[in-house]
Amino acid sequence: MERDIIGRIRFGGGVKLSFLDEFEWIKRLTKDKQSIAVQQACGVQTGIGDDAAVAYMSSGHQLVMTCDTMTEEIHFKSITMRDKDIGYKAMAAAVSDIAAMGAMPRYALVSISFPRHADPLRIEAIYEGLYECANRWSVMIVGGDTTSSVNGMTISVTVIGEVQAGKALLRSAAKHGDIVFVTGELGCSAAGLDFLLRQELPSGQWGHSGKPEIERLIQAHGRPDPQIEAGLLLQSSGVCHALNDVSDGLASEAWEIAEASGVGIDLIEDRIPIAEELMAYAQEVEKDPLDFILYGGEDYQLIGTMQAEHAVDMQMKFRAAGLQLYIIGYVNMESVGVRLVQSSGYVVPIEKKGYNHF
Ligand SMILES: Nc1ncnc2c1ncn2[C@@H]1O[C@H](COP(=O)(O)OP(=O)(O)O)[C@@H](O)[C@H]1O
Ligand SMILES: Cc1ncc(C[n+]2csc(CCOP(=O)(O)OP(=O)(O)O)c2C)c(N)n1
Ligand SMILES: [Mg+2]
Ligand SMILES: [Mg+2]
Ligand SMILES: [Mg+2]
Repeated sequence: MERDIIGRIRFGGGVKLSFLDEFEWIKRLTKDKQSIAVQQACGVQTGIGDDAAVAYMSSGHQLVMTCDTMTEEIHFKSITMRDKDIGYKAMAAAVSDIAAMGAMPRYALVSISFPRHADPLRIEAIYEGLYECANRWSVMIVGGDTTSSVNGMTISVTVIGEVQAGKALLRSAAKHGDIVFVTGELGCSAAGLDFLLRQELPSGQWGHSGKPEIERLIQAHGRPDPQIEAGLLLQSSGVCHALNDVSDGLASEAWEIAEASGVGIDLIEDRIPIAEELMAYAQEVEKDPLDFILYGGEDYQLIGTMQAEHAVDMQMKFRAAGLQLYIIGYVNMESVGVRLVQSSGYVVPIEKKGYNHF
């Protein structure tokens, strides 16, 4: 029996509407999306189709494992994200945690739950995005799980990566005298979301601003770039100490490093990069751009610390690789916490807050 994408069964001269079952769904979403030859070249012995996947890891390496979930209404709404971007971002967010360890992502498992009568075109589009991101980084999707839900969609992506044994970059490794860096501009994703949520569009419609600056903010929200190359460069340099990715906002991630490492962190207001489009948008909605940067989240840039004497050399290496590295502060001898050295010269504490689910 062959069904088309919206579950129509063609027979005789007629068409009957019927929904795909669990196994038909798995096949439709994953079959031939990554060829056997490519999977084998990437170390997969047995991928989708058995009780579990079997794959090779490089010798002398450690496993690096993470899992991230995206839930409808919490991480996305039909007015904030296109279906394809939901899949792309679910993979990107999970892969970003591997980048934040200075590791190489290799394999992924994808669990998805959706209502029985969900629009099949939506689910297909989500998978298109998932595979687009996975293929971009040669991550092989080797399994997952598919279930129904009462309402709303949930996508959970587990990523398994590898790093040379003993070389993972931990949150707890910041040292006094280090500088603090970020790998890109922050706050744009939160500003894009802010714009989309203000549109009050009917459900299912997706916001277009017509303005290229706003489109860049929306793009930052829907299509974050996991900083894998930056993470690997930092790891191989041997001079990077702590590393973390920015999912909950700069303040929250800096606090995580400070607490895990038992250090103080000072961020210098004038050194924090602010994208022009963020500055313009913040002005338009009469908000401080720093609020988006510190407390917005979902940037998926990296924040870390490294030995001060190697910072300029690393900046040159980053530039040569087409990447960015902004030095935005330093690790101090004060008590555990995060402070802001304001443009005025005043030093004020930065609250330990950011996106928190509960
Ligand atoms: N339900 C859970 N069971 C076990 N470990 C969890 C659970 N939720 C989160 N963790 C772990 O707690 C830590 C912090 O999670 P989280 O804040 O989500 O990290 P990140 O922001 O990097 O994704 C991670 O090590 C994560 O693997
Ligand atoms: C509709 C909607 N409302 C609010 C947000 C903002 N938001 C949701 S989750 C989140 C933080 C990142 O997600 P999380 O599950 O905490 O990822 P993790 O920290 O585990 O990587 C943010 C900023 C959003 N993306 N979409
Ligand atoms: Mg997480
Ligand atoms: Mg993280
Ligand atoms: Mg979080």
